[in-house]
Amino acid sequence: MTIQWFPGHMAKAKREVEEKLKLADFVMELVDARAPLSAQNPILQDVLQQKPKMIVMMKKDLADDKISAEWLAYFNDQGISAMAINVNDKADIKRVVQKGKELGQAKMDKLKEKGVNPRPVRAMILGIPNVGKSTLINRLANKKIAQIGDKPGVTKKQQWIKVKNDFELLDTPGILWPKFDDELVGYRLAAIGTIKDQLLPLDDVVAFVIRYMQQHYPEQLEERYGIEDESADMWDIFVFIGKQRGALESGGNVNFDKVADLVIRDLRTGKLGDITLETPPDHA
Ligand SMILES: Nc1nc2c(ncn2[C@@H]2O[C@H](COP(=O)(O)OP(=O)(O)OP(=O)(O)O)[C@@H](O)[C@H]2O)c(=O)[nH]1
Repeated sequence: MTIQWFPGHMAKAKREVEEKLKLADFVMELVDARAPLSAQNPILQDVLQQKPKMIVMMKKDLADDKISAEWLAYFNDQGISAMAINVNDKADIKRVVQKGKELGQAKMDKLKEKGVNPRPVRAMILGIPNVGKSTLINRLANKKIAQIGDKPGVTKKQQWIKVKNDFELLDTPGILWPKFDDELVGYRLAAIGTIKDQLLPLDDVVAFVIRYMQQHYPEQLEERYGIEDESADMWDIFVFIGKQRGALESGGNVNFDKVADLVIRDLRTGKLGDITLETPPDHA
């Protein structure tokens, strides 16, 4: 099965990103720490190369610390500055500000050489749906930024949000539509809640998660659901979880949809433990 994304959406997103990018000195590309590579959009990477970039791996509190460290090394090895953050941790927000200022400094030095008066460094936040763009903007601005709805026919003036005296952010983040020809990428993005639940059958997504956990996180599968047999059949696992958690139909049969719902909720709220669904290509 090949999952096609909507080319119209992607072309529009690309144009918007290209336009906004002209205004910024550097880009903060947000990815989800639980699937960092799947959360990048390959068609936009060439556009992004025009500016200095930092990768911010969001939701590190839900991801596997050991694998997050491997991902950071993977990006750093390619000369890309990267950090993993929990948006609710103030120290992490400080690190983002610090790194942003460092990245913008080169640009400021150049302006200074040309005799231009220094101005704040300007950054643009980019990322796939639900990755945490608005939340990070609000944390960086240290206040709730009002959402200004787009009105057709009214040209919206770009607003800059002050982060610190010498650092500003574009108020509207760029949305990167993920692209996935690879069905595994689709399953990962569906599992972490990036793409709409209607797009892929939820029981298939959950089967993917359980299979991945059987291989990488068998202890957590046992701890949450009491599944001890690492090679148990998927059907049996659904039935086992359904009976154990009371996900039943009126006749007493297991309701597979309910099982899928509860497993996905457990994953997204961290009840299955800290889980990363993708390892770097050079992972041992
Ligand atoms: N646990 C955890 N949750 C986070 C983190 N960052 C963001 N979230 C949550 O992720 C969800 C989505 O965050 P948003 O800021 O709305 O994401 P967005 O990228 O602006 O989403 P779109 O508007 O759909 O593009 C919210 O429930 C946030 O609370 C994080 O570091 N850790």
